[in-house]
This record gives sequence, structure tokens and C-alpha cells, in this order.
Amino acid sequence: MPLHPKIAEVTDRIRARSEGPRQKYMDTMARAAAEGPRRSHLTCGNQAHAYAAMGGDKDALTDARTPNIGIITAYNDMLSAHQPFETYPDLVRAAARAAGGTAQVAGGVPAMCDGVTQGQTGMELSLFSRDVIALAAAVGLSHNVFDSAVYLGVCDKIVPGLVMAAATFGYIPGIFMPAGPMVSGLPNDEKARVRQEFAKGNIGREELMAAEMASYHGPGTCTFYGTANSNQMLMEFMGLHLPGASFVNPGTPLRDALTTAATERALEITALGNDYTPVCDILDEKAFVNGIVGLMATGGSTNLVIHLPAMAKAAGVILDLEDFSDLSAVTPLMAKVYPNGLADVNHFHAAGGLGYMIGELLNAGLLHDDTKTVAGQGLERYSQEPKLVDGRVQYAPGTGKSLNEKILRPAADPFQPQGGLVQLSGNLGRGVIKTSAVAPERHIVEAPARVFHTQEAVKDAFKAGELTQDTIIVVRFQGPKSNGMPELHGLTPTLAVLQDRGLKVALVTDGRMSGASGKVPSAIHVCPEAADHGPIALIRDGDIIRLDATTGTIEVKGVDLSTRTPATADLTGNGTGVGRELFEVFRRNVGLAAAGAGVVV
Ligand SMILES: O=C(O)[C@H](O)[C@@H](O)[C@H](O)[C@H](O)COP(=O)(O)O
Ligand code: SF4
Repeated sequence: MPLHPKIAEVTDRIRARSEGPRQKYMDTMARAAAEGPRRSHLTCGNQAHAYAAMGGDKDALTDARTPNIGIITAYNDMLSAHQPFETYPDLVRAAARAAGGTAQVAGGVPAMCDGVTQGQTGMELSLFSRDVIALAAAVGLSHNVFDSAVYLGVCDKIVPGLVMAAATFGYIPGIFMPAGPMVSGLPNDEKARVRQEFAKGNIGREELMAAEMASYHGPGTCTFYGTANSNQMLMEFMGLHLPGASFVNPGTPLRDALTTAATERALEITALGNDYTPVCDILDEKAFVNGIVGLMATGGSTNLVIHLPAMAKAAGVILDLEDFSDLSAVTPLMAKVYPNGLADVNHFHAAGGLGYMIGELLNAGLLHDDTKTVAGQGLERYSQEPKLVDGRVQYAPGTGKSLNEKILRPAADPFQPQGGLVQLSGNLGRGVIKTSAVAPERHIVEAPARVFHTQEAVKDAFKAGELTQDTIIVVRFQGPKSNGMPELHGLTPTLAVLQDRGLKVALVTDGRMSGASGKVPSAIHVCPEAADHGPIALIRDGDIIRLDATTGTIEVKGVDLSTRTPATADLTGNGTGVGRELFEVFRRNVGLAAAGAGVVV
């Protein structure tokens, strides 16, 4: 099938917009690659330090022609999705040794669990932790003794931060290794129902705790289709995982076989062999277009609308919100996974998963097939599935059809003809709304505004019984400069209760939501933010605001905003406590959310 004209048009537009930065980036990568085997430039002293603790691997390491893998790990016990990484370094070192190479943990990177910090002060460090992860990974790789790298990370800001580092070190090959989703527990919609019952005061904390613990119950990624699992989708659509690696549960033989296969592949694609595949050749405009198409086709997390521009910029590719909007307009919504539906990622994977989607979208001309991937040339191979044969990974053709059309539908007969995310613009600036999780009759909301400066104030107003009419809830001073742009997902149960009571409700904020946020229409990432005196700072209680996801508009009606003075807020409290003291330099230097909210890129 020929490439859809709009996919070609957007790709060409990105390539033209990126020409200067991309050429500069690729020249830098070429110079680094020309230096040859990394370890051959180090003094004997440098090398002795690097190998001192490596025991039986020392001899191999002293031979600069033996490929050496740098492991960047985001292991910790705080994220259920990252806890399985505890055992990966031993597995990778053993697999590398068996394949005639070596592997060393180059360094660790921090990883924040947004589920632990959701609604807490710590969430104000969440977005900034992405750039800290990129910096930390660079510290590990800067030892410069690696011919290839493997990146152990799954969750929200961790994959984006690691991709920013992998792009910066794009002259060496890199493969991302997932840990896989936890097995299914209490269904996500039942968890959400129990939360709403608690918000209404109908049940106590004991019953709520029991439901939460039954939902989040073991090692592996949470099973809703939030940012973490959207990241896994990206790594397959962009060719940085082995095909079909994303949604194999941790602690299974196939999971370990995939980790071994990725290690072997990381050794095969170094500059010391005949299949050199540096990350810089994978992360081009086509890979990012493929990633955005995957995001739209799966109804993925709105957080990737912030992270993808930052990831792309690290590789000299410049994305714009318009690219997301145009690709969404031609990409069918093929999957319904919570919060877009009742299924979780295990059910999605069983129904055919990412391999089925990639095959369908390639056949529909909605993906570039001629891309480089860690598994080799061409995206077609990602429609295959990994099977375990005699303890090793072997690939077989994918299902070729959906095994459950309530979860996964063909590109030609989708749930919705357009993708799950819509760009918004109007006299309030620019923003984005995730429509895939919102009932069609709620895609347009027009109501009086009620303005808040914290999410706690919204909950207090709800508890005081003040929210009894159709309302556009405006929560401002939640942008990156104000307080690090925390997720306001903790508002979801409260707003959902108001919506279930029959009120027309929408959220408008310069903050962001969780990938797990769903049913309440929300205009998020509104730029310029209130702290930059954006139009959102001019809204007053009672203004009539119209949010229209069908036309992509967000505006205040019947008011001349130019006559108003921007509201201000006392943000000094955001500078202390839970480590926020250390992030003042981030709040001062962070870029626009629409351009990736970058600090280091
Ligand atoms: O963007 C995301 O996907 C979220 O940040 C997610 O990683 C976060 O952990 C949610 O808060 C979990 O959902 P609950 O908070 O509803 O458990
Ligand atoms: S998906 Fe979210 S809640 Fe689950 S482990 Fe990852 S960051 Fe934590």
C-alpha cells in the first residue's frame, strides 16, 4: 500500500523544519563514530579502573575488539514496573559473555513512580525528573568504554529521558529492554468505581485500600494504558525494542529469553561488526512519525505530546503540535484499552497487540516501513511475534487478525476514524485534549468558569457542596515554571462524580493529566502558562468558556481579554520541601510545554 499522502506531507514538513539541527546532530554523531572502538582511546590507567572489578571478564575487556555493552538501569523497588530489573544485569552479563562480549553496568538513573507521588508534593519533581534521567544516563555512558548500550526503563519519564540520552550518545547502538506488565488484577474500571464511592463518602479507607492493593498487586507495569505502556508502544513503533517485547509478563521464560536475545543483538550491531546500527540512524523523522501514529491509533497518553518533542530534539528532529494534530486526523483509533475501554494491556496483547496494529497500519499506508530498527531494516518485522523454542526466541507471523474486536479493531473498521488526541487553540492559547476516553456527547462543553490555583482547592469546593452547576473548572499556575507541571489526575474521581450527577463539566489547565486519566473532557498543557502571563491568567469566575474538541477550539466568549490584568499567585511555597529546593534552576529554565518542556534540550 502506498504511503498515505498526509503521512508523507507531515514527514516532509518535519524533515524540512529539522534540516539545520538534524545535519548538525548527524555531523556530531559521524565524528564520534569515526573515532573507532571506544576503549582504544583510554590510557592504561583509565582502563584498569574500568575493568578492576570485572573478574573473569578482564581479559576480554582489555581486547578493544571485544564488544562491551553499557547497561543503564532504572532499577528500584518503588516502581512495580522497574522492580524486575534487579536481576537483569546478571542476565545481560551472562548472555554477553556467552556471545563473546562483555557487559558492565555503566550507571543507574532515578525513576519516580507517579502512582506513589500522585496528588503529593513529590509530583512537582516528576516532569523535571525526565531531564535528570537523561543527565544521569549521560554520566554513566561518559565512561566511554562501551560499543553498545542497553537501557532498562519503562515508566512515564524514564523512557523519554533514556531516549534523550540514547540520542545524545547516538553514535553507539542502543536497545531498550522492557520488564513487561504485571498480570491482571482488579479491573481498572472497578478500581475507578471504588474511588468514586470513596469520593462520595459511601465507603471508608479500608475498602478503598483493599481495592487499590488488588489492582496494583505485583511486579510489572500497571495494566492501564497510561504513559508507561504508551512508552512501550513507542519503542516498538520506533524500532528500539525487539519486536513483540513490550507486553510479555515479568518472571516468565519468554521474558528472560527476550532479554538474552536483546543482549546478543546489542553485540551484533556495534561498529566492530558488519551490522552497525547506531541509534542516530534509527531516531529520524520517520521513526517519530511512526511513533506519533502509534500514539494516535492506540489512544495513548497525553504526556507523550510533551515528551516526544523533547526526545526528537535530542536527535535534531523538531516536532510541532500541528504534526500531532495532522497525524491524528488521518489515524484510526484501533484500540480500546483502559481508560479508553475496559480491557487492560494483557487483554490487548492477547487480542493481537502491537504486532497486529503495526501490520494493519503498514497495510493501510499509515506507517513508514523503510525505517532502521534495532532488529534490522524495515518495520514489517514488528508485525511478527516472539515464540519460545528450546529456551530461545524465534519469530513467527503475528495473528493477522484481532482475536477480540471489543478491544482491537482493523484499521479499516476502527472505533473512531481519527486518533485519540486533538490539538486545541483559541483566545486561551494552545493545548491538547484526549478525546478517545471521553464520550462523544461530551466533546463540546460550554459553561461558566470557576477558577482555582490548586487541585486541593477544587476538592475543598466539592466537599463544601459548591459545585452544583455546569462548570468549566480552571486550575492554573500548574505549568512547568509555576510548580513543575504536576499531573492533576487526583481530580479525576471528583470531576467524574460531578459528571455522573448529570453536570456538564470540563477541566482547563496549564498543568497535565495522567495517561490513566479519562472520562472528563480536559484541555491540558494550555500554553503560555499562567506564570508567563498567558491568557489563562486572565480568566475570571463566571466567564463563559467553550471547549470544542470537534473543531479543536478553546476560548472565553464575550470578553475582551486585552482589557484585563493577568492574575498572579504566590508561588514561593513551591520552592521548598521534598527536594523542590534543588529544582529552582529547572523552574527558571524550563521551556514551553508545547515544545517539550525541556531543560537540558
Ligand atoms: O501518566 C501516567 O500514566 C500516570 O502518571 C501513571 O503512571 C500514574 O501512575 C497514575 O497516577 C496511576 O494511576 P492512579 O494514580 O489512578 O493509580
Ligand atoms: S505505571 Fe505509573 S504507577 Fe505504575 S509503576 Fe509506572 S509510574 Fe508507577
